Amino acid sequence: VFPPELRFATAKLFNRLFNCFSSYCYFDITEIDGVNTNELYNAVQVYLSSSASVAGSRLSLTRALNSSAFTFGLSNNDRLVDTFRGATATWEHVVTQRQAQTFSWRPLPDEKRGFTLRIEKKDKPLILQAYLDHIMDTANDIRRRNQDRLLYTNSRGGAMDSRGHPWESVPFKHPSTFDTLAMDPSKKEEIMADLRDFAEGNAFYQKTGRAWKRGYLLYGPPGTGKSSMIAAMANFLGYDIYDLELTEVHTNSELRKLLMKTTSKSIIVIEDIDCSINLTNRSSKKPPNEPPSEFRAGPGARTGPDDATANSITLSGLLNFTDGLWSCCGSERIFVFTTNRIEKLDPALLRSGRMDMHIFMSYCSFPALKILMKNYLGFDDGELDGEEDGLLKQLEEVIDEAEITPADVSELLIKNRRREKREAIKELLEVLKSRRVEKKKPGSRSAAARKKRLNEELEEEEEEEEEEQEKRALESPKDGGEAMDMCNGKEGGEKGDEN
Ligand SMILES: Nc1ncnc2c1ncn2[C@@H]1O[C@H](COP(=O)(O)OP(=O)(O)OP(=O)(O)O)[C@@H](O)[C@H]1O
Repeated sequence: VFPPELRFATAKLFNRLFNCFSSYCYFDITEIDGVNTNELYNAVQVYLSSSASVAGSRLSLTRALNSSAFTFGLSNNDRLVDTFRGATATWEHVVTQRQAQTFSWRPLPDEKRGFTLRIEKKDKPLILQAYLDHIMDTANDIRRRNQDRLLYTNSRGGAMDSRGHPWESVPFKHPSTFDTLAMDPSKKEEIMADLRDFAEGNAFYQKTGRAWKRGYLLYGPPGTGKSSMIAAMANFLGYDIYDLELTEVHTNSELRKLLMKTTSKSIIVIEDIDCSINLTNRSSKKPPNEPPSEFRAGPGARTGPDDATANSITLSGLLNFTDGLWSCCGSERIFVFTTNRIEKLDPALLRSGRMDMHIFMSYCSFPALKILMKNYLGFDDGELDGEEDGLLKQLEEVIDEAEITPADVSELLIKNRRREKREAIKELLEVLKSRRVEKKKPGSRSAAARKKRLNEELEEEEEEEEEEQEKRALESPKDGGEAMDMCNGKEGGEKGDEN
């Protein structure tokens, strides 16, 4: 019988009275705020899933897109008590039917969902802001942990997808971890500690005024586990990977745009950096107008002769990418470069701040071999210790001189994994012994001599390539000019005229 206005006024009055005498304050966090989805609602839902346990009598269960984990949440109209800095927070999940006549530009769910947070009035100024920040951070963390890692790669020729994104992604499911990685345990520990320090170093980087990023250079012969190490790093930290194919990037500004479109908590990888951009012939004969080495443009060894003029990323562009102001858009990013030939890289690229940690991925050592034996044949620690025929001892004696990569050892062990364990090990030992004999043969070169010869061959190749480039530049003055433009800031035509 009450008219609606009176009903409303009574309810307001009652509320006021209740608020005056209650020692609690209440906050409603609705799922939809106007017409937008309320981010805080989603965050609270995820956050509470970490407090709700399977032991609860009734929980909602969800699995998000691209996630292999299930999350628990509060069911309709259920309550949960949480504590933060000694204060108690009570959460209630409130679900009511939405009135049919509600008008909206987009279809709204039939149910109106929201959380009500109840905290004591005295705690409000002390904890509310910090508590909400804590909820957002924890939710982001949980989401990242539950979500599958993504592996991004830059689209061919810098093409954008329908959302204007230059990266394409696929779920990243590489099983490599630091447990399965074959390398000296002490070295592994050192790298893991460094990564841990980095990931937890927000306050440190803030305090010291450093950009929150870190560079790792992985170098060593092919097949020693550089890619496996990157996968292990991503799995360890729970970061996504951006695999940057430099030969698909044509200008420094394209490189910068790619960087801007990467997210925080990610690893940006440039594999075989020595093959992707020409950082080699800095000291060898330069054409008269050649700019300083840091500003040289050049084609990658992987690019064909026709790409030479198209690819004009400069070393300075790359240095800016890892170290300049642009590298700090976003935070918590790791740069990993890999190379088989560290001596080919410009020292400017290797200095601390750009590549903070240089990790040598060596041929298979004895501790690494033991890890591979455990991975592939299921050997337990100490299983072969004290054997009569001293298999382990013999392996230890030959492994270093055999100079075999973990990839080759893995292949041998995979081939023999169905055989009896000891038989598989004996065959491995035979292979290692024969490799050692091969290396020691009078005609066979020592490792140092082989390396020297390899370097000579490479230098010869580079000189030939350089001559070829010069010839092409002379034949096509415009192209030659373009390559220089990046540093001189001149129009291609101008430079061409100079030539
Ligand atoms: N240190 C290692 N620990 C475990 N497995 C390894 C290791 N090194 C190589 N392997 C095995 O060998 C295969 C090839 O290794 P990976 O691709 O990681 O080597 P790489 O050093 O990146 O080689 P490249 O320089 O040719 O790219 C991997 O699939 C992995 O199974």
